[in-house]
Amino acid sequence: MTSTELTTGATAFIPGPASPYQGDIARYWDGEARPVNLRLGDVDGLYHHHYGIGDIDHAALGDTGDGGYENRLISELHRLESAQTEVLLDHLGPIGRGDTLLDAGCGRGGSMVMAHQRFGCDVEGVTLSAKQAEFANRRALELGIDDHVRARVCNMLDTPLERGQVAASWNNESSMYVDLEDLFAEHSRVLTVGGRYVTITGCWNPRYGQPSKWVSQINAHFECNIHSRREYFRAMANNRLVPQAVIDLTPETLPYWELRATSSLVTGIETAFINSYKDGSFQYLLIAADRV
Ligand SMILES: C[S@@+](CC[C@H](N)C(=O)[O-])C[C@H]1O[C@@H](n2cnc3c(N)ncnc32)[C@H](O)[C@@H]1O
Ligand SMILES: CC(C)=CCC/C(C)=C/COP(=O)(O)OP(=O)(O)O
Ligand SMILES: [Mg+2]
Repeated sequence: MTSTELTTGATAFIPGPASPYQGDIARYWDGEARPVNLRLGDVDGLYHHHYGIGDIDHAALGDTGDGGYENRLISELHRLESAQTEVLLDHLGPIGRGDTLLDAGCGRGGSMVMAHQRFGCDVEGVTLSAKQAEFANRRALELGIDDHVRARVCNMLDTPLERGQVAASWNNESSMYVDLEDLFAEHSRVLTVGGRYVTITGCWNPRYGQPSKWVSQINAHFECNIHSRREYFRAMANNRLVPQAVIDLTPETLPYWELRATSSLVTGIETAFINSYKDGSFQYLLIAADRV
């Protein structure tokens, strides 16, 4: 535990990171302000830290030659990122207005807002980054949904949620920062029996053999630890999570990356994603599992 002196003079105890690694990740996301994320979020106020899926709308994109092309390209990338969230939400099962959902590793909260807008339910998000939680809570306040959508700074492996409290939970590109046995034990604890867990993730392909140089490059770029596809199913099986749907989204995410590689907002990691998806060493996967 670390203590923080509040401006009121009261001393509040807030949990510190559970490990030095988590401290690194908190700092990473506190300092993140890449235009590829902020400019896309500015399109409609939904801020994502995940990638896109679906076909490019070439009619909407129009000609490269005219002055508005770059803005249309940004809108198109953003549309594909929001389409990714819609597919994740499609797999949560029937959710009522009275239900609570957990977004584990919620980032700036784009998926939480979309979940509330679709289901009318409460959404609890956790992130290691105080800056991200503040950002997500400010957006919820601006949208007038702060009584339903809340982000907290906490470790997704040890949340303050009660056993069986949530109808559904997810990791949207956030499971590569944690041990999967520990992660699924916590989801299994907070999910109601019969509830649904969904992840969209990048994983290395056991058929390739070991993580390729591209996968290693992605790990180094984001300070994360991409797991193998095999590890997901093993850890789920060990934690009462039974896969109900497995979708290989790799072919659907490639157009996003190929379009992004042509944009002025490139970050340098595009080649690693494109090459690893193409050589089969890396896969973009959705897994939906029942908590039994
Ligand atoms: C790539 S971002 C994804 C954000 C969000 N899911 C989205 O789709 O926009 C990864 C997120 O995982 C969070 N994260 C990583 N390790 C975590 C942990 N142990 N506990 C809580 N959040 C964690 C980071 O703080 C960050 O918000
Ligand atoms: C699929 C894998 C392996 C994802 C790793 C986690 C990650 C960093 C996701 C995107 O975040 P971002 O939106 O902040 O990244 P970028 O700045 O590249 O858009
Ligand atoms: Mg991004």
